Amino acid sequence: MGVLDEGHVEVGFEQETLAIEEAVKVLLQGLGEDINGEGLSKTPARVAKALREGTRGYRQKAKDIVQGALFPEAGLNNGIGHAGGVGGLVIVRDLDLFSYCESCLLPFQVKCHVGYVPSGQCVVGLSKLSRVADVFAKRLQDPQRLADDVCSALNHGIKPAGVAVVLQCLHIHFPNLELGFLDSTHQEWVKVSVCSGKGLFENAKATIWSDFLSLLKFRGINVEKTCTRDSTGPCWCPSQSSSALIPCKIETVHQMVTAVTSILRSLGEDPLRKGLVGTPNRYVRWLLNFEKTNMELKLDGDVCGKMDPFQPNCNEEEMHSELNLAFWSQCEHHLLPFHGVVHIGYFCTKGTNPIAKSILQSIVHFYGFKLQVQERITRQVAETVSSLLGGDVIVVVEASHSCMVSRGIEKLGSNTATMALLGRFSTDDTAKTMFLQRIQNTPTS
Ligand SMILES: Nc1nc2c(ncn2[C@@H]2O[C@H](COP(=O)(O)OP(=O)(O)OP(=O)(O)O)[C@@H](O)[C@H]2O)c(=O)[nH]1
Ligand SMILES: [Zn+2]
Repeated sequence: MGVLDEGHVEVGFEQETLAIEEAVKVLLQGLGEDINGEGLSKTPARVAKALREGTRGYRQKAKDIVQGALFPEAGLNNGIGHAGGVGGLVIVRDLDLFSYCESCLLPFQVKCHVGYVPSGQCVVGLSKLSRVADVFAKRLQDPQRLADDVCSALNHGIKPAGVAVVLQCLHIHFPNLELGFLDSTHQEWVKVSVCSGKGLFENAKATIWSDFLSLLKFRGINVEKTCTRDSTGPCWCPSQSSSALIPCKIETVHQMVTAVTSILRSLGEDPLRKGLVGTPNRYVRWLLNFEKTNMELKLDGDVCGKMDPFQPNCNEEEMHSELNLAFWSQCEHHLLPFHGVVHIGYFCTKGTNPIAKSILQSIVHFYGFKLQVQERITRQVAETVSSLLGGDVIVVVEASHSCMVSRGIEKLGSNTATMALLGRFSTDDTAKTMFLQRIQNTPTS
């Protein structure tokens, strides 16, 4: 599908959406979930709606957007460098977009900066630069191809003396599950910057690129000029590097991979195109991290034996805490990740000693890697720690929800905190305040 061969033929929107819902049911069953269960009955419909919204760009045509918004504007004279007509650089910076990674089907964030040099004595409506960028962001994308698509479409639509696009992309970091633990020092995002240029910007060494990058610097945006990524180079998506085997019944995996392939087709994509080969497998591998495991919380070995032997026995007045324990989870409403940190505080009864950090991380890990809601994780972690220590536990969870950032309300930077108070923490404000103060005074990892 070329950029100018824009938009897919809209074939039976409803029937395609229903097909996606059926495929999502197969995925939920593959995870061992009851699709008629309380929190999940509407999930297939929500996920289908979210995917259709997230790939609406296939049903839109960039040229329709630009055509109606080219305004005649005389330049100072016919030389390059005078605003209006044949004139100076116009750039729109810090456009927040969200796209879907074609490699793993997870949403990624985009800071988009678009610039062009008007020609033909006319300028384009500023908002249309963002609208055109959104048409191509709302597809299954790779950063470089997204930059090239937007650049080509604007070049074709506006017929400027030159057009340039710079994208700064952020992809969720994948936990290193192969090592069987969450590195709590993990960095939150995989970052990549790409650019694309046409006309005066075709040559990456053209001085007009320096003008563009200087205007970005005014906003604290520092981008390397030569940031065109070679499509044969390593893929930016972290799912490409995790080769962990999928620990699941092979026929279940096959059914799930087939279901994801049918979702790609229902979205109007070609599962056999280069960027999508392997995507169903990668997406199923990601999903199986959240398989419903009914096993009782398996704490490696006898917890008491794992209490932290290097710490003296507790005295009842001393509060212990483990802060910024990393967690990932998957929202059961949208099958989209939410991730962040868990803070745990507790008093241990006389004669016991504090729990080792690795045990607390295992507890967080166990409840995180499920289809969840944040309030439930918070409660489950608190109840489990309380069962080990006899009662006085406080848990605070802070997380960013992809379903609130990259779709629906699209509130970039929004973050949710939940708190569970057991025993003394639910009656003694001083203890609770002391713990919250400790979090406040501890920099996140
Ligand atoms: N309380 C809670 N809500 C969550 C969590 N994760 C997702 N949600 C919410 O689940 C709700 C699902 O609402 P619905 O109206 O059924 O689905 P929707 O139309 O996709 O909702 P919007 O996100 O508002 O577009 C949304 O309001 C989400 O924000 C969570 O961990 N805790
Ligand atoms: Zn990805």
